[in-house]
Amino acid sequence: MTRLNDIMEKHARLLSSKLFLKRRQVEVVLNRSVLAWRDVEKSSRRRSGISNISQTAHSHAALLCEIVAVRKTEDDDQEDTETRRSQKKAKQHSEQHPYALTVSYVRRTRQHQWRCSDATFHCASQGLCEQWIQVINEQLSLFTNRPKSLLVYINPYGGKRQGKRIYEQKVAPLFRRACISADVIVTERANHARDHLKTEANLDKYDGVVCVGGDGMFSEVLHGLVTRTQTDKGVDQNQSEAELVPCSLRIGIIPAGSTDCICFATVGTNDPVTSALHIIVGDSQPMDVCSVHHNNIFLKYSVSLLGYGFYGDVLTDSERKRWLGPARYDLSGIKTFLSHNYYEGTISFLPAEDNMGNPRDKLQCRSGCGVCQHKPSSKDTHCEMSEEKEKSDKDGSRVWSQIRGKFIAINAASMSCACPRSPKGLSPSAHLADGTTDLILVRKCSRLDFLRHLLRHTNKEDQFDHSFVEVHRVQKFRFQPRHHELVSLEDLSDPQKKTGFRPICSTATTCNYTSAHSSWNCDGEILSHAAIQVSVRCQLIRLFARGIEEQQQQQQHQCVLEDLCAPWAPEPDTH
Ligand SMILES: Nc1ncnc2c1ncn2[C@@H]1O[C@H](COP(=O)(O)OP(=O)(O)OP(=O)(O)O)[C@@H](O)[C@H]1O
Repeated sequence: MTRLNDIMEKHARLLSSKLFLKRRQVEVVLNRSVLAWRDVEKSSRRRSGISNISQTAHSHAALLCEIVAVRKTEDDDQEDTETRRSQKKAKQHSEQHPYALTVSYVRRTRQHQWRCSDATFHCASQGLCEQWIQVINEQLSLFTNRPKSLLVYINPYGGKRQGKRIYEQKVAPLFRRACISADVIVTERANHARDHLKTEANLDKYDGVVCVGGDGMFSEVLHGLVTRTQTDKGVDQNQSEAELVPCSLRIGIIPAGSTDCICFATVGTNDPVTSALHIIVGDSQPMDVCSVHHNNIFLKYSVSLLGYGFYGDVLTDSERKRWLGPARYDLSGIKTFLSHNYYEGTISFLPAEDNMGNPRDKLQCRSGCGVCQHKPSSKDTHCEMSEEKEKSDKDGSRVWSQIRGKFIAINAASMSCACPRSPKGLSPSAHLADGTTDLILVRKCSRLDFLRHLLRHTNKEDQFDHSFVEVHRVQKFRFQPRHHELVSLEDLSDPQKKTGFRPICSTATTCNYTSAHSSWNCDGEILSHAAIQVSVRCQLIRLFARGIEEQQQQQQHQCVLEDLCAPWAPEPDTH
């Protein structure tokens, strides 16, 4: 009964009028979930039934939650693309229907991209026009998840140095249209945004923080915001077992870097307009964050990839070639592959609960993901429970496992790490917000085998289906390199200063000189220690995103269709 009431309530017409759109008369209907309009002429011919398509040439619908704004249309706002003859007609028409309102709404285009479309409705009565604007605005004001005030950091040097232009030309006009106020800070140095967030920013003023840049810029905002939240709540980040407090502000990413993986993984495309629209409609995507410690020293947070061995070496080498631009990653990748180094060490991990799926179950994390929505039980959420307790836990799935060996790569993927180059990513079934990370161990193998493994990231074959690869879904892990660490980060980056460790190579003749240690690549930054402890902090942050929409057209059409049926249906009999 309640559900029926809910449906009736949702579908009850709030307003319905005959208005004009591009000089054609349209019937416009608003209910609590959809604004729909269709040509009066065509619809009267097919009164017998509803077309089974949500957006035919003559009927359109916009979900209310995806309406960006509604405004009174000013004269100079009106489209002026017509010929002289039709301009004359248009003039006559606008004299008869001088009042107009413009509704801006989200329209889906290809490949998860969103655009902002306008529909301008004309009418003869000022009162009617104002009534439409008022009622739509009243409905929009019910969406309390929409941000009103944002703090924006722009990295002017990220990617192709287009951050400022992208923000000013593509994003700011949309924010203005949606009446979002934004305080903009163009960063003057690396870590400017992080430091400002940590100490200075008056966060009470804002509903969210936006970064315009690449993954490095996102990492700055992540560190600034998480650290600030812990400081405000008196949590010591150095305590690896401390329970971290989730951040209340959401983070928006306007992609403007050379690597925008976090944006791609959470929105499905790297497009500034799409990201701006996700911010405007107030989307919310929870996200896990891994905290990385060396003993009881906090090192970094990671949301995407922690990679030791291959990916650590690629990053270390590419940092020396920054002058090459994005091409450095390819060059360093080839060089590291040819070096074919491997590293010895011990990895210990605490497996995830059985009900958290597994990295090879082919379940992909998509918008509204069931695995991530599964509210972790108290057992799951206590990612911070003491080590002793975990060890003594009788439940088999909660016992720490240990693997000692020689590894070409040790990767922890907290998300699929899909990007345009590797559409399925390092771990295609990793989830954004399930409180786990996928630990991928690539043991010493031949160069050819490793190449076969790497190539599988770009095709449909299972990259885990090799005897030398194993993958575990874990809540925590630790890594201890075989030799004690004797070198600092500075030493590692300077080959002259390297310690007397001999390289460990499969074939001594083809190995480059290397230390017994690799470095950890932590979301694109090098960590200063090889021995680390990692804990996944379930849903510590939220982004202005909704995850990748699956078969987006279908999903949206289905959704719109359900609601479309209601506006055109006759008003329910009140008796
Ligand atoms: N004003 C600035 N001057 C110099 N560096 C900055 C500035 N603002 C931010 N940074 C730093 O620039 C680095 C790279 O930025 P970002 O991620 O936006 O671009 P990117 O081109 O994707 O990066 P990368 O070069 O790592 O691929 C970040 O680590 C950030 O700390």
